[in-house]
Amino acid sequence: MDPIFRTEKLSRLYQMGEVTVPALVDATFEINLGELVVILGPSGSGKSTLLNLLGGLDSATSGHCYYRGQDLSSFNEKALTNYRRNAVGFIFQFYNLLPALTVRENVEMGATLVKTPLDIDEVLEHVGLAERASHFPAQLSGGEQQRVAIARAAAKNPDVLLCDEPTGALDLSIGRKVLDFLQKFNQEQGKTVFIITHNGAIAQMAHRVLVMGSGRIVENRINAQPCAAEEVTW
Ligand SMILES: Nc1ncnc2c1ncn2[C@@H]1O[C@H](COP(=O)(O)OP(=O)(O)OP(=O)(O)O)[C@@H](O)[C@H]1O
Repeated sequence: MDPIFRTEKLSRLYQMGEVTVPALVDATFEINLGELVVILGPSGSGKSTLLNLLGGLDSATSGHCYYRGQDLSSFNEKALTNYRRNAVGFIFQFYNLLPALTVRENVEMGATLVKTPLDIDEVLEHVGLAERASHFPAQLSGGEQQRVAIARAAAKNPDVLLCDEPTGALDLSIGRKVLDFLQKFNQEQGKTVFIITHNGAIAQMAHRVLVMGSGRIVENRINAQPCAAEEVTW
């Protein structure tokens, strides 16, 4: 299988006055097309920094990140905007929904940016929000808002979905529904999905698990038999 991402000593240092914070140090790995990757690690270990670099939201201070063989650090602003718009979808910890737009309009926001979006009604159906399409974010629970954010990212039909703590605030049953949607998006549409989590149990459903510690990848393991999202327990 071809790697969709290949990194070489990818590093991101933050200069805070006199102090240098090594948020990501020498990360070297390959991710194959269609993998579901879970990124584990304690708070401050560099997980979001890595996701932001993969998504072209931030740039490395040294090293390389190749997407389908192209070095993201060689992209100009226009190419990066194009990459962020078409190739990747983000799901952030805080849902970033627009409060004045309905559920449907929030999801449409993602889809209107691209040439080959998924059908909005089908996506809303998939995340169990078809009945709530005309409601506003403030009328929804945290879990429902999270599913709107997921629908918005998925509706763009990106090759890569980058999810930062998608189940963080959710209870087991809603969390599993979210994971099930992400697993289906991965398996049925062949998309590459990254999930950052503090919850080690979620690693059971991954093809690959990256474990981070102090800005480094301390473990990169393949899971021979990923389980179904509905079997994940916490
Ligand atoms: N913009 C920034 N300026 C300075 N330091 C930063 C910045 N962003 C992140 N860091 C630092 O880089 C390190 C890694 O942060 P990062 O957010 O990637 O960790 P994380 O593993 O995602 O943490 P969490 O699980 O708490 O979200 C931390 O020490 C953090 O304080």
